[in-house]
Parts: sequence; structure tokens; C-alpha cells
Amino acid sequence: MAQTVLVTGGAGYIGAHACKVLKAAGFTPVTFDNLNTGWEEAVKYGPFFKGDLMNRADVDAAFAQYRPVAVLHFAALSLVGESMKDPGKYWRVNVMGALNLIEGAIAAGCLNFVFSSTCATYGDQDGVLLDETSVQMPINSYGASKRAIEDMLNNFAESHGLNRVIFRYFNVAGCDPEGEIGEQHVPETHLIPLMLEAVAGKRPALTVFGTDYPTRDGTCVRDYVHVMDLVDAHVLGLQWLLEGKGNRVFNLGTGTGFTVHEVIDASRTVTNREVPITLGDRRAGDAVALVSGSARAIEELGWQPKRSNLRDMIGDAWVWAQQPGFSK
Ligand SMILES: NC(=O)c1ccc[n+]([C@@H]2O[C@H](COP(=O)([O-])OP(=O)(O)OC[C@H]3O[C@@H](n4cnc5c(N)ncnc54)[C@H](O)[C@@H]3O)[C@@H](O)[C@H]2O)c1
Ligand SMILES: O=c1ccn([C@@H]2O[C@H](COP(=O)(O)OP(=O)(O)O[C@H]3O[C@H](CO)[C@@H](O)[C@H](O)[C@H]3O)[C@@H](O)[C@H]2O)c(=O)[nH]1
Repeated sequence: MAQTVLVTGGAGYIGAHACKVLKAAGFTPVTFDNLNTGWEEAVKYGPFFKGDLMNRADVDAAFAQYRPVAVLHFAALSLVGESMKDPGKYWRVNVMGALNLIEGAIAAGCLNFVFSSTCATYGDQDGVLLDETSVQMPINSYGASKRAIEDMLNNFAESHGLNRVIFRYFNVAGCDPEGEIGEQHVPETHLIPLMLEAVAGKRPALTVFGTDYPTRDGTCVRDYVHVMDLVDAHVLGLQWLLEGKGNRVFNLGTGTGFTVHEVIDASRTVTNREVPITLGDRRAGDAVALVSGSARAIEELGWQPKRSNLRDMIGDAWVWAQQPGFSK
């Protein structure tokens, strides 16, 4: 019989893609989501439990009903800019939500936990390659809330034998190449979908946030990883835990950074259309450069990124951008 895993945030962008590959790998993914930023239409690969992590009774009910062997915790608020304006919201939802989930998991005897952390926990470190041993110095409340959850998981690993794999994602992009699901945030704040909305004429232009950064063309550098590669790593992380390999942190990125202008240039090649842009001010909370040292995931997990190049990430997102998308 298929093993059940609880996927918080399974109605969201990355969680829904994770459910697709989990099902393909023989698991039953149960989505736990309050539909704050997610879409019920994206829950296609297993049961849906509508619940809020802020409500411990919802968490306990989901564990009692489905008895999962592991939790994959994607649900969070994750907008860097918003977190700078309203830090309390981030500390409350991300940290309290995670605490309810961790305590609920332990109470239910479910001790395998995969957590979505972020390179935003590293902060801004002068363009150095960031690996899992780099010091974590977040410069925004979102990153700080994620670092706090990492600390919390480490404490519960010590005290209650919780086994955890922590993934620190770099910039996730692209979507299911089969077009069943895609990236749809409201409001959208991520570079690639915003750029493609501008290309498709759904918004007047893409604003480039800051052109005076100390980089090769003055715009920020990010390491983009395809969502299908990212969720493949989660299946490997889950198997790692189920095989009893224990606690580990893995970066998920490619080791190559691209500036905002380079992403725009790649889009021209993929879509054969111009990107209308306006040059704007820096966005609060943005790091200059975030590039991953990802050797550990490749060497230890056996992770093999396949689509994490700009052509596939933008190409897959471009196909999705021309679909009607999910509706509420
Ligand atoms: N997108 C990226 O580039 C990126 C990079 C690094 C880390 N991450 C992390 O990956 C995870 C998923 O990101 P995403 O882009 O898919 O976000 P998303 O907003 O699309 O998905 C988050 C999901 O969590 C749900 N949710 C939020 N609060 C909840 C609550 N209190 N109870 C139940 N469900 C709740 C939302 O409804 C949504 O379906 C997040 O933890 C994010 O911090 C994302
Ligand atoms: O309209 C836009 C949107 C973004 N950017 C720039 O594009 C880059 C990427 O921005 P975005 O796509 O918003 O991603 P990040 O702010 O880097 O944050 C994402 O990537 C982080 C890891 O870097 C995750 O932790 C976050 O959850 C996720 O939102 C940054 O330099 C932005 O300044 C623009 O110039 N114009």
C-alpha cells in the first residue's frame, strides 16, 4: 500500500509540483492548506485537507485522519518585500504555524520532517558562493523567520528525536512541462512570471528593481532552479529520511547566477518577443547576489538537476503563462 505523506502548502506553487512527483514515486500526498495563496484546482494528486497551521486542532485532525509517515512542510508566507513592511505577520504565521505542525507531528509519532527553507537565511555576503556551512545572517524578516524554524527543528531533533531534512532553496522557477500545474501567485512578485506577463501584454512593463548594484550590469544576481528539479530533490530527501539516514541540510540551486538583465535577454530568445521594461529603484530587503554551492545535494542525495537552465525554466513558464490558469 502507498505510504501517505502530509504536504503542507500542497495547493501552492512548489507544493503542488511536489505532490505530482510524490504520486509518481508511489506515495499518497495529502495536501494540508488553508488556500491563503494556494488553489484548490492545483490539488490533483491526492486528498485535500482544508486546514490552517495556526489552528493546532486542524493539524491534529489531519494527522489522526491520515497517519502520514512524513511531513513535507511548504506552507508559509514568502514575500520578501511584504516581510519588511509587516514582520509580525511573518513571525506569527511562519514560526507559530511551524511550531504547531512540529508539535502535532511529534504528538502523532510522525518523526520524519522535510522543511522548505531558503537562501534568504544567508543574507547578503558579497557575492560569495553560499554553501550549507556558510553563516546565516538574514537581512529580511522572511529569512529570519525561516532561520528561526531551522533552529526550532534542531531543538526538537535533540529533544524528541525528530529527523529532519532542511532544503535551502535558491530562486525557484518554471513549471510542470506537461502543463497540468504552474506558478500562480496573487499578487505575483517573482521576476520570471512578471516578466512573462509583461511580454504577453497582461501588464504594461516589468520594473527592474535597482540598476546600481555592484554586479556586472548593475542588477541583482540570483541562482534559478527549475521547480521540477527542486521537487525531485524532495523525493530523494524523503527517501533519505525513510532509510534512516538522519538530519541533513541541503542547498538547492545550480551554482550559476544570472542578473535580472540576463534573465530578460534569455526571455527574448525563448519567446521571440521584446520585454517591455522600466528601470526602478532598489526593492527593500533584496540581497545583491545569492548563488548556491550545491555539491552536497548532488554528491550525497544523488540529485541530478535536468531542467535548471534559463531556456527550460522560461520556456515552461511561457507555456503556462498563455493558459487561463487556476480560478478561485
Ligand atoms: N518560490 C521560491 O522561489 C521559494 C524560494 C525559497 C523558498 N521557498 C519556500 O517554499 C515554500 C513554498 O513556496 P511557494 O512559492 O510554493 O509559495 P505559495 O504561496 O505558492 O504556497 C504556499 C502555500 O501555503 C499555504 N499556506 C500559507 N499559510 C498557511 C497556513 N497558515 N496554513 C495552511 N496553509 C497555508 C498557501 O495557501 C499556499 O498554498 C515556502 O515555504 C517558501 O518560503 C520558495
Ligand atoms: O518585478 C520585479 C521582480 C523581481 N525583480 C528582481 O528579480 C530578482 C528576483 O526576485 P524574485 O523573483 O522576487 O525573488 P527573490 O526576491 O530573490 O525571492 C525568491 O527567492 C528567495 C530566495 O532567493 C525565496 O526565499 C523567496 O521565497 C522567493 O520569493 C531580484 O533581484 C529582484 O529585485 C525585479 O527586478 N523586478
